Amino acid sequence: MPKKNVREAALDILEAIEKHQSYSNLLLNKVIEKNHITGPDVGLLTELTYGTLQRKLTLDYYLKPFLQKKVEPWVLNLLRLSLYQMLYLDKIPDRAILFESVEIAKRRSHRGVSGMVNGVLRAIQRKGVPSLDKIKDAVEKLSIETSHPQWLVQRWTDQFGFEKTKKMCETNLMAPLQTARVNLTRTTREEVIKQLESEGFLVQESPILVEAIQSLKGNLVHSDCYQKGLISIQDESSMIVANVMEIEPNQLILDCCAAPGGKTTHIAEKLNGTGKVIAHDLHEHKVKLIKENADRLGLQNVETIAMDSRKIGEHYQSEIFDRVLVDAPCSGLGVLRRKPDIKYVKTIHDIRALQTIQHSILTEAAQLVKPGGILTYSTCTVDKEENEGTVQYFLENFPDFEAYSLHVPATIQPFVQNNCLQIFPQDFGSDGFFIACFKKR
Ligand SMILES: C[S@@+](CC[C@H](N)C(=O)[O-])C[C@H]1O[C@@H](n2cnc3c(N)ncnc32)[C@H](O)[C@@H]1O
Repeated sequence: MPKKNVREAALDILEAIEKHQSYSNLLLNKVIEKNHITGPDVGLLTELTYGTLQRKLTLDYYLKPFLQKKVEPWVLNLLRLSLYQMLYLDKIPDRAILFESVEIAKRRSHRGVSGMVNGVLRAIQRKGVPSLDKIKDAVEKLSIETSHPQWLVQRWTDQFGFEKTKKMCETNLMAPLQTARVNLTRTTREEVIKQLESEGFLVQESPILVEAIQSLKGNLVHSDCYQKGLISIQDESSMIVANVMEIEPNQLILDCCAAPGGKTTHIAEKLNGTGKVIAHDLHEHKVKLIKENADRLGLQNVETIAMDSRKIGEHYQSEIFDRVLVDAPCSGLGVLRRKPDIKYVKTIHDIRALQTIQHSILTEAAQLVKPGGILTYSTCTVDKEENEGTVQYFLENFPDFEAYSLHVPATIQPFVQNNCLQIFPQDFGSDGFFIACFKKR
């Protein structure tokens, strides 16, 4: 296979995402490897793919008046990709964008298509894109402006109010900072920062958590510190989970939905070589990732088992775990900056189906918690039904549990309400996330 240039590779990824072949983050890594894309081109490919995907609905609104008839999906993606560069990237001159786009169209099809691509882009250059001010309905306008489906903007507006929704939608368009967790069983944060800086990375302490660092320059996966197991790539919101579980030495802990092991390994680090964390996930290939991460970090107190946690009660004696974590499968609406494709595919039906799974896993997990033990429920979504709704279901159906106060760092405390922590992406720049704890009486 000949190597593809960055724009053509971006087009391939956009097409594959539309055909639901895989998630954007996984596809991007595959294409980078397959086409041996390196250096600044990795950044450009990421920007083109994520940018075009993030702004899809806005770009379609802008393109609509210039398209006389329906075009093939790859042509539409090529036009979106070109328009994204024209509108949002100021370093690439329009003539270069037009030339490249027409060349791609020629390589992929006949003259008619390349002529049409050329014509549409030149017409946009001449006339400019249509104004969004024509849209009078505030929810519809926000939907187009920030490229979130209207049903979702309406749902968030009903649940959290328009202003919060607007901030969330706007934040979702910004690239997130990469953050990492320091493996405190092996080093200190100061030491890791020194080492990373000597490797040429630019990093700083997280203002939220003592074990977290933020990368301002460079992908930390490529650092020696990562290879040596001194850090794990993890979002700061996700790191709050192990912090609220009140982990103490020698505890036996169950992680019901654990792959790829971000929280399992954090829990194991907090156990500091004592006790044990047993990590479950559905399939063998996912469970393998947990093991690989634990091995890289040098953690011996992790056991992994592939199993459906909706049947986990059959596998253990009741009431044997000090702590149980259900980091549930969810709609993922808190991580749209990292996985923009989610916003176009998730539906209200998915939310309902996920809620049923969340209830089933919690029901099984509840039996396994020791009296006095803590059950933690978390999701990376922003949705009241999946979050507070599931908490309410649990408390109503399991009277042997009570809501348990979350002990979080002072900076996060103002975001705890009714013993639940809902973080919005705009709060700290970290992922949208939800956490609640229940204590068995
Ligand atoms: C939010 S992710 C977990 C992330 C993980 N806790 C971490 O911090 O790296 C949810 C996980 O639940 C798993 N899952 C979905 N349904 C499940 C089930 N019925 N039993 C066990 N795991 C399940 C998915 O495979 C997915 O890996």
